[in-house]
Amino acid sequence: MAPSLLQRNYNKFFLFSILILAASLFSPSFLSRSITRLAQLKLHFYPSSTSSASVPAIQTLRTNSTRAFSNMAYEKELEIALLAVQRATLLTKSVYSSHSKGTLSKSDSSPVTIGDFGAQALIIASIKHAFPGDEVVGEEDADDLRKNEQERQLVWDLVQAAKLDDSTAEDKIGGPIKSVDAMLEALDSGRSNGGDKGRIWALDPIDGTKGFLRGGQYAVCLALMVDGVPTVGVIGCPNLPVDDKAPLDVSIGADADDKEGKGVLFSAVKGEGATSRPLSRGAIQQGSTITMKPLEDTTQATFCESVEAGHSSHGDNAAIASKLGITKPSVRMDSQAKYCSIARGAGDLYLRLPVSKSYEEKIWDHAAGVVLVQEAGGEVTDAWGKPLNFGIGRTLKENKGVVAAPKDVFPKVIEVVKEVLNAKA
Ligand SMILES: Nc1ncnc2c1ncn2[C@@H]1O[C@H](COP(=O)(O)O)[C@@H](O)[C@H]1OP(=O)(O)O
Ligand SMILES: [Mg+2]
Repeated sequence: MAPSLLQRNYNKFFLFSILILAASLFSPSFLSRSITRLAQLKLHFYPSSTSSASVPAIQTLRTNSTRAFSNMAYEKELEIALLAVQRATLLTKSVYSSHSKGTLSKSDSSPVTIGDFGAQALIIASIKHAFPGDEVVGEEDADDLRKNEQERQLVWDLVQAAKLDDSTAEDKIGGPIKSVDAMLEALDSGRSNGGDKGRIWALDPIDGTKGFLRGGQYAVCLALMVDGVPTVGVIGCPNLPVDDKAPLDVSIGADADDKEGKGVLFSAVKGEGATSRPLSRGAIQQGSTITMKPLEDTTQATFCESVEAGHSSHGDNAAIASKLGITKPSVRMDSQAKYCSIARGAGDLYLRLPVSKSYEEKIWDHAAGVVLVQEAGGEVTDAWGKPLNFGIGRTLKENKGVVAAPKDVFPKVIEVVKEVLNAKA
């Protein structure tokens, strides 16, 4: 009689375990990496072994895509990342509404600074609760807060107040942070140097600080990299319209105002597609699959770029657009909301041509956006068409600039980008 699916999976699981034990005799570090992999493999083989406590979450996360959610890889990582980002965006929204926005600076105790610290502490605490062995590359650390008592108190008040309405969801990310020391410890746990081995999260607690301060677009961005490859990405955009079909016009980057009724939570898992859902204050809402817009004719494209001319060369971006025959004005907005907007087909291209020869893009500014665009049917490389290398530290030091476009037109776009760069050389 043919072996059942369960028996075959048991055999694979058993054989894999023996091979790992044999290899570990030669390399002990191989053992710890393999145990993590084995646990993932077991979950994958035995989706029904998921604990009953997580069943309601699976139901709330089920998307309208055709893929069965119970077979999805990185299911728990996605759920934790969604909840963590959602809770942190509640904090950023509360800073936004309760503190005067003041100057466009990132000085001590400015709203964006305390928002950054609070969101990072909350997200790292969530990750460490669910995956204590994982590393995090975060933009901030606790050095300033340890020295500045007033600032520390401001952040602590925010962190305590930011709670999901749904207690089951809140419990999954560890509930409230227990003490000021635990908050500082969480903040300091974002000091990983990155690399191409194992599981490392890349976190930008408030991406687009200028957008946050001027009431434009900003985003809370979190990605899990596995062996240096962005694999799970979640981005909370409190100022984007919920409707994926809402037209993207040039006003999107300015005076968006952080009103209730707006806000989107984007997510993607490598090989599993990309999704958007409204940001909420409680459990994760049902998502819808998002895809990039088919674009046969690049002359019809809408392209996105940074608001800040110091972050991306507006001149080079315009030259590329003109060579592609694009006539629509660029849509400028801060943060990884640009990746989100093209991933859901509201825009088409994201051009980020380097301004400075020495600037190294940070991995937390791109990891989540890259997996989102890839899973929505796009391609992302640097401005020379080189794959982005997330596995060599905290920055993309081997790359210059970023270009993202739907797969079909990507070769044409990158050819034009290179023409513009070569003409300057
Ligand atoms: N010279 C630069 N070139 C490209 N990106 C930059 C540069 N300086 C800062 N950034 C980063 O650009 C990101 C925002 O991009 P955008 O303007 O497209 O929203 C920020 O995270 C910011 O990092 P930082 O937070 O360290 O200043
Ligand atoms: Mg950033």
